Amino acid sequence: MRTQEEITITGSAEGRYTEILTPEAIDFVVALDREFGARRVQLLDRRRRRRATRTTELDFLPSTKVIRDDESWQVAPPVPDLTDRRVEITGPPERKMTVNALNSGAKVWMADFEDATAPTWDNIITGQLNLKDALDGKIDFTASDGKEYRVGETLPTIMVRPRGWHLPECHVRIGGRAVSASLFDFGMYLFHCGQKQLDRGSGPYFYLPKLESHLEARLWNDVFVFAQERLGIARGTIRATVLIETITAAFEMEEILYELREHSAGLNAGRWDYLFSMIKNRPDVVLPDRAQVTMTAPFMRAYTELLVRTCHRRGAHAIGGMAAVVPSRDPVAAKRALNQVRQDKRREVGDGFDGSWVAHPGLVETCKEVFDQWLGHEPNQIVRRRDDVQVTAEQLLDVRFGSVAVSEVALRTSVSVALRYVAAWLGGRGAVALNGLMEDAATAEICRAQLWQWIAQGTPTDYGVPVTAGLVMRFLREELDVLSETGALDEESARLFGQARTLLTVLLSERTCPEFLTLPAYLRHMGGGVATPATQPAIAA
Ligand SMILES: CC(=O)SCCNC(=O)CCNC(=O)[C@H](O)C(C)(C)COP(=O)(O)OP(=O)(O)OC[C@H]1O[C@@H](n2cnc3c(N)ncnc32)[C@H](O)[C@@H]1OP(=O)(O)O
Ligand SMILES: O=CC(=O)O
Ligand SMILES: [Mg+2]
Repeated sequence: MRTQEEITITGSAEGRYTEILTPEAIDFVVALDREFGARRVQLLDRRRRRRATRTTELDFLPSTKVIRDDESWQVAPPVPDLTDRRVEITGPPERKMTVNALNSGAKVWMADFEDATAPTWDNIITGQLNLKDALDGKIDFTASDGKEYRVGETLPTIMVRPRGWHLPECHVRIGGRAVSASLFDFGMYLFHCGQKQLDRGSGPYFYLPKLESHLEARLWNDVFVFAQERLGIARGTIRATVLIETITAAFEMEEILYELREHSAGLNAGRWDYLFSMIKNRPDVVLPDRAQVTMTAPFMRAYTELLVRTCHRRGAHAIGGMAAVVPSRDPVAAKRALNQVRQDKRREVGDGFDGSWVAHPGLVETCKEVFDQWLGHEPNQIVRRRDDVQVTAEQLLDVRFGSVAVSEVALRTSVSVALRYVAAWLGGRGAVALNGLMEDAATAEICRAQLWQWIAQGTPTDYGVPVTAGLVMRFLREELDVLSETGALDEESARLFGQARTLLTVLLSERTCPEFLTLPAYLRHMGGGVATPATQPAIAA
């Protein structure tokens, strides 16, 4: 028998926050966590056990062959406002960006509590408030510089990306144990906005990040069934697109669609986390710096081709990934960025993708043009089966790049991006533009995982010496010195950069590549000072 555990909210619950943190909404999140928290913990344990097996031995699962071989099943037909998804804009649900995303001309806006959001309590709760305000028609505002933000007539369909299964939300506790951040973000949005979305002829739609297996998709499906029943929403109303952004999930795309088939809205190629997953799970190989590992690398092509083939075979959308350049104010650099995005989107639409992502309103038109040219008046190209594509386990895993030597520029860039991004994240910004590129949790994870890998392997530099922890720490110190000496850091940023450096130093010194930087960073700096491992038993007896 379960004892009545105390529910505590350790974050601010005042002012407008009370509109989100209502007793009913909290009850709903708590009910979700009580029902599914233990399974989440078991699946996180399973991830760790699986990581101990050599990635090179990964293969398509024998136990689910029957699902892959069965030609007869399809996912639910797309709902009307998720039929044409040729351009989707992503970004954190910060107030100004919410208005700008809603006015961007994209077909879909993915409001992101994940890679693009630093999960401070304020960001999470104001994000929920902004979504609610947007649906209530109350999001308009005037900025402190007098600029007015007003939402136009035609709005994109809204999808929400909750945080991944690995993260806790430490500000809401059941008997002292933090609830799952995924269930918190999902539950709060569904509770406050699900019916509002239905009333405007849309629905509660989600993006699901960082899944590592079809069992995690099954957990989400069970969460959807439970949540719909509890809120009196018809089964199958919720729709969700799963990001394929881990190497293990790439082997289970069919199974993931199958598990979610009554709620599925296809798959997305989460290319940046996918690359990160490859680096951290392949200590046996060394990749060159991320600028050289493009989408045309054979293993990246194998994964995206398989994703399109799998989706179209099952009647589902295949959505492309993020070209991480952001438009510059310098016209030459801006043109170069647009050309790069155009080229990337052309490859995707040619391969069969039904739509793609952009990170900035200035890129919507370019992506739209490319898809318009190809799709014309068709809303998508799901009918285009890619039976010509045959991808083997060896192709998915073949990350060999020949002999790799890292340049000093590449090393210093990785150090600089990792340091600056982590400092921004600790300061509450989950996405920033650095050197003309969009940097978020996924792209920054690549930098720090590559640094770890180069150190672990003693990878040669192109000037003769191997990469060592000492060399990377020196570059970290020098980067920080340049920032301090040029007066770029005020007292607060000096503090954040100091914390970022400490965190990176710890992560880069681990014997095995740490799973995520966001988890220890959150537990140390954002979780209200109480470390709650994600593995803590979910249900107190
Ligand atoms: C790997 C992945 O997971 S990708 C998906 C997750 N990542 C993201 O979603 C990143 C989204 N993008 C961003 O956050 C931003 O574009 C950044 C941080 C990279 C750059 O933002 P800025 O430095 O503000 O860019 P810039 O100054 O060019 O912005 C111009 C205007 O566009 C707005 N804008 C920029 N990006 C976005 C966006 N994604 N959504 C809405 N508005 C945006 C800015 O708010 C700004 O508005 P204003 O003119 O009213 O002040
Ligand atoms: O979430 C998207 C990615 O590329 O990572
Ligand atoms: Mg990602």
